[in-house]
Amino acid sequence: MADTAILEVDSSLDEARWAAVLRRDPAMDGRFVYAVKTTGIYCRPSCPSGPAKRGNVRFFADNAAAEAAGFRTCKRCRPDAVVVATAKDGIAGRIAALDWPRIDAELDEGGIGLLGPLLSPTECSDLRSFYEEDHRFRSRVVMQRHGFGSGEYKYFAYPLPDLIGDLRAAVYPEAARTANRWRAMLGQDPFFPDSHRAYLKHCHAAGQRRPTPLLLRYGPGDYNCLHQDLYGPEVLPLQMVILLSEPGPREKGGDFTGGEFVLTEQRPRMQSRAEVVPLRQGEAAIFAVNERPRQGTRGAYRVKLRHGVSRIRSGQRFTAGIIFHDAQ
Ligand SMILES: O=C(O)CCC(=O)C(=O)O
Ligand SMILES: [Fe+2]
Repeated sequence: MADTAILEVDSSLDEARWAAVLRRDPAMDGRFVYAVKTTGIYCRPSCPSGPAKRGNVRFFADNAAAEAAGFRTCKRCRPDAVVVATAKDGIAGRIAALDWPRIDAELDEGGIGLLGPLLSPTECSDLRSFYEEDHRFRSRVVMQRHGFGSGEYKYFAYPLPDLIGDLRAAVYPEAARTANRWRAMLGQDPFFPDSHRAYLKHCHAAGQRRPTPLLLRYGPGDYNCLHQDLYGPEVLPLQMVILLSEPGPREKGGDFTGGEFVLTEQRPRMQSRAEVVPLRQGEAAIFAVNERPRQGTRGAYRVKLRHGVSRIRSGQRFTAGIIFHDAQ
C-alpha cells in the first residue's frame, strides 16, 4: 500500500516537471533539472533547446544528483550557473556565500578575483534588455568618437535598477575591506567606510554625484581599449564586471566569439604583463581600477593596472560594469 502511494506521488511530480519543461518555465529553474539519456546532458527547466522525447528524459532534484548519474551540464542553459543565482537569500545572500578569503588571495596575487556564477541566465537577459530602455540611463557613449575603442555603453541613471543597486551595495563592503587592506600594505590609514551609503555621501560632498554603473554592448569588430575607470580624484580602487552573454560559437549555444576581458599590470621599470580572464555568462570578477600594492622583498610597491576587451569576432557581447565611486 505504502509503496503504491509513493509511486503515485513520484509520477505526478514527474508529470508536473515534464509540463514545466514543455513550458520552458524559468520559475522552475533551480527546483529540479532534467537529463536526456541519448545526449548525456542535463538542463534546467527553461532550457531553450528543442524538446527531447519524454521517454528519454529523467528528472533529478539537483545538479549533484544528475552528475552522480553521469550526466554533464548543458552549455546552452548552464544549470550549474543557476545554483547560486536562485539562492533564496537574494543578492546579499549570494555575495555573503562567496569564498572571500580565496578572492582576496587572487586579488593580492594578480589584481583580479573571480566571483564565479552570480546571475541566472534570466537575470542576464533582463539586464541585456534594459539596454534599449533609454529612461534607465543618464548618458550614452559611442566609443569610436572618443578613441576609447569600438562599441558603445550607457551609464545608468539614479535610481539604479534593483539588481544593479543591490550588487553595488552588497559587494562594496568587501571591496572597501580590500581597499583598506591595500592602504595598510602601503603604510596608509584606513579610509573607506563600511557602508556604501556612507562612501557615496563622501563622493557627493567631493562633487562626484553622477552614477557610474554601466551596460556595455559590443558587436562584431568592436573592442574596448585598455583603460582605467577614474571619474575624479575620489577612487575606490576595485570594481566589478559581470558578463551578460555566453561566450562560444552560435552552433554550440554561445552568443559571441572573441571579446575576451583582458587585464594588464605594469610594475615599475618593467614591461606590462597581460592576463585574459575566463568568464561565462552570469559570472563576475572584481579587479583593481588603477593601481594596487604588490608585496616585494623590501616592502610593498605600487603596480599600475588597465583593463579592456579584445576584438569581438562574431555575435553580440553585453557586460555590466559596477564602479563604486560616483563621477564628477
Ligand atoms: O566589457 C567588459 O568586459 C569590460 C567593461 C569595462 O570596461 C568595465 O566594466 O569597466
Ligand atoms: Fe572599464
